[in-house]
Amino acid sequence: QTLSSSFYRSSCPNLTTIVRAAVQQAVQAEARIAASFVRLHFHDCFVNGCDASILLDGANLEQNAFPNAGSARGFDIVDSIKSSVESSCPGVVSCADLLALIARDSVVALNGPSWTVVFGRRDSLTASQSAANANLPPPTLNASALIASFQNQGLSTTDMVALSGAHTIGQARCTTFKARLYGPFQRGDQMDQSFNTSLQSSCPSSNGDTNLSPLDVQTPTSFDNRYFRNLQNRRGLLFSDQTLFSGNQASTRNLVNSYASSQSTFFQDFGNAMVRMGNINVLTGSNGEIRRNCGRTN
Ligand code: HEM
Ligand SMILES: [Ca+2]
Ligand SMILES: [Ca+2]
Repeated sequence: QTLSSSFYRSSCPNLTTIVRAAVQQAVQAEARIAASFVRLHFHDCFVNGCDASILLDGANLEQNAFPNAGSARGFDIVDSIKSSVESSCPGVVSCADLLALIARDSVVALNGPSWTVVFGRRDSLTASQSAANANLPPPTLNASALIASFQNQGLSTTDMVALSGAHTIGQARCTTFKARLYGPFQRGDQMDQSFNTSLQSSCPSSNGDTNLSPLDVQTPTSFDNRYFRNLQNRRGLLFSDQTLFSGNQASTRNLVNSYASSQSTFFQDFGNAMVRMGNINVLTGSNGEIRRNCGRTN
């Protein structure tokens, strides 16, 4: 069964209006929440498909997997958007579909591209911490390892580089890039010296592991192509960002250059890649369930 943009047209005609307004309100209160929402959809889809597994509360589940613990955020607001949707159309809209729609509206709210979201995903009955640890790519991967990680999910190199452009918004903790600042490794010609110096002051060597830095040093609350221009200037924050330009793959470097010179190409490819990511291993038909509360199974 395939997903469809008209899936809720008669069963929940107000869905898109409710969600758009709620996302706009949340982003107005805190621009970063848009980034956090986009990342939730990614971290859902890469772990046993887009089935809202990341939303299930529980100490040993995905929320506490290494890449999510102390990092993934926005759960309370997703729950509250879900409850608004439930009051309008009870028992109809899945949490997995909601995440896909919230992600799109988040990008739009920070002036990024729009795309058509397709619906019909259903929600999982389980969540797997070990699968999250195994499948979510760490920021230490080089370009060829990133290509392999996305290929495992059926996504191309183009999808991978375009989707990495989500790092045009949002923040990262010191702990995710500190090794690049002080170690003899991964430094040298892969990081601009003045960028390195300024990161050392916000991310000291002996403390501050939870201090935040913008993933896009230029425009962290605007969804644009500045992220790719930063990479050309050796101002990528994570090793996994900078390796797309400076690493061992000409294919990723060529894509970075193309997106750096054309925001419209980036926007087009990003939207297409988000749709493909949103199709990973979806549950449809009578598989899974429509959760009433995104934090627990029915
Ligand atoms: C290519 C492999 C990727 C790696 C290695 C990676 C890694 C990371 C890391 C380490 C952080 C910082 C987390 C923290 O310190 O709390 C982060 C943040 C973020 N990631 Fe990625 N990421 C990747 C791909 C993606 C993709 C595909 C998307 C979405 C399409 C995405 C969206 C985001 C966003 C928006 C943030 C900021 C979240 C916030 O401010 O709350 N990332 N990523
Ligand atoms: Ca999932
Ligand atoms: Ca930006």
